[in-house]
Amino acid sequence: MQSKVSSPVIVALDYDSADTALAMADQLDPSLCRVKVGKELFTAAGPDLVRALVDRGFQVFLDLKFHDIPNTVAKAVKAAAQLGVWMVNVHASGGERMMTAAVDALRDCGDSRPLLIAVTVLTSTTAEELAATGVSAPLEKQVLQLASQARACGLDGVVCSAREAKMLRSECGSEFALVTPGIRPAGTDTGDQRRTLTPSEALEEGSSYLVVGRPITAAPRPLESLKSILFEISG
Ligand SMILES: O=C(O)c1cc(=O)[nH]c(=O)n1[C@@H]1O[C@H](COP(=O)(O)O)[C@@H](O)[C@H]1O
Repeated sequence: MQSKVSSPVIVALDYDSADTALAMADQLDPSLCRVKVGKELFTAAGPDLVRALVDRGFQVFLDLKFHDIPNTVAKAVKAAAQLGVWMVNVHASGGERMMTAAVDALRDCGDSRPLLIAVTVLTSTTAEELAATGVSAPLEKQVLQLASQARACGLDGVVCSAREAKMLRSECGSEFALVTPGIRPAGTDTGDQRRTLTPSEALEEGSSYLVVGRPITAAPRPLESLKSILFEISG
């Protein structure tokens, strides 16, 4: 039975084995956060680990950022839905046909349909790095363009930086989910992230969900770090 979760925090379980991921999950509380399984953990531990987290009562965001031809992505999101995950994502840069195929693939899932969201521009990317890939639009415009396409295709929301949340909230409406990684409580290391905000700033800007990895998982007492983030945002 999955817990009811009012917390906006999604803890990124970026680990290289089921044992380490489950050891961290067992220190957390499914009524205080959701969890995210990304490429490293899924590649190492596979669908059984996702099922184990679901069985522990966690709502799971399966973050595999699918980006492929429409037929392949449609089948991949359908397979994700069959794992019982709460949320799954694709890359918006895969284009409209790919995103529409993903939406269509989930139509017959009924109540077990996961939320489907699209990654816009990764939070580790700077404006200069984006330009170097050949994208001529300014970074914010590119995020807005990709988010607008995702919304038009019927997706439930996007992954973006909290720095773009205010713009997207006003352009895409109150129901559109804005999932924001690159969250860094004041005084914590930014690491490879580039477009960051603190948890309370992110919510003030309009984020729906905060993806937090290392500030919780690398902390000496992860549950205390999670609680201190929840305390910060409740104030
Ligand atoms: O889709 C994601 O979750 C994601 C998108 C993005 O633009 N930036 C980003 O950091 N992420 C993920 O969010 C998590 C952030 O982890 P920390 O930087 O440790 O808080 C990682 O698991 C990333 O894979």
